[in-house]
Amino acid sequence: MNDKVFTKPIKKQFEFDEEVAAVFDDMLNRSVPYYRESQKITEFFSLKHLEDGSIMYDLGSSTASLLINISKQLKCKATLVGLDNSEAMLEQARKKCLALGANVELENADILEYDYKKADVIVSNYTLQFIRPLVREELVKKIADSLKKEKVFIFSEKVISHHSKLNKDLIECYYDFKKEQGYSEYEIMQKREALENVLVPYSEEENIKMAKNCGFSHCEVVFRWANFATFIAIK
Ligand SMILES: C[S@@+](CC[C@H](N)C(=O)[O-])C[C@H]1O[C@@H](n2cnc3c(N)ncnc32)[C@H](O)[C@@H]1O
Ligand SMILES: O=C(O)C(=O)C[C@]1(C(=O)O)C=C[C@@H](O)C=C1
Repeated sequence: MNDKVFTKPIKKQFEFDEEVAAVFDDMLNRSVPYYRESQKITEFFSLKHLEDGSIMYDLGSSTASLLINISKQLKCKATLVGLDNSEAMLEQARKKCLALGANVELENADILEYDYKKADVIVSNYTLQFIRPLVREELVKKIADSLKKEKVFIFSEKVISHHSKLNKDLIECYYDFKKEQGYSEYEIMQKREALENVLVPYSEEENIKMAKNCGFSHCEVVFRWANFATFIAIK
């Protein structure tokens, strides 16, 4: 279904509710530059770290697109677990897994409270930015603690620049991308307002610093387009 969520006046903050969940795949494809490419990089590095008995978690798995793609390429017996606290998203995810015969476990859980088992891969694409800054570092620490040594945390985020002119230009560049994807100025401005104080992006450097503070020995960007980046943190 096509994303028309912000074509009408919106009075509430952005939420992962039924209306958003129903159009989410289209929303991501048209709102995240090179979404499929960043997903492919995530799939590549995840598969490299999975073996028989491995556990992989996707935090904020939404409609389970990533885990479904991985399940189709998996050559070993690993457990793929998608965590999300939006029942509407989980409903979409379950329907897709069933239709595509994908072996993915889905759990309604708060990623901040979840009791993680020792994992080989943890992914969180475009989800950390929705976690309150006050507890974001605590979550990344929990993620690092849950990974085996030398294993990976792959995450993608919208990023900001602390150079104010560059930051303004990055946002303009991104809005041009959204216009090319068929979103109107009105939809773009409405979504911008709805995301205010809900999506709180860090800079590339802040994300890397956070990962290192939380116990990762190495963290770098493996893909970036203007204000969107994919990071790999190695324990
Ligand atoms: C932007 S979406 C993630 C997109 C998805 N990873 C992808 O690449 O297609 C963020 C997701 O995180 C979920 N989420 C946000 N906060 C959460 C929390 N505290 N616990 C669990 N899920 C959460 C939302 O319900 C939403 O489905
Ligand atoms: O549309 C925007 O302005 C975005 O920031 C895109 C973005 C994201 O980065 O997570 C915001 C909310 C939706 O979850 C999908 C994509």
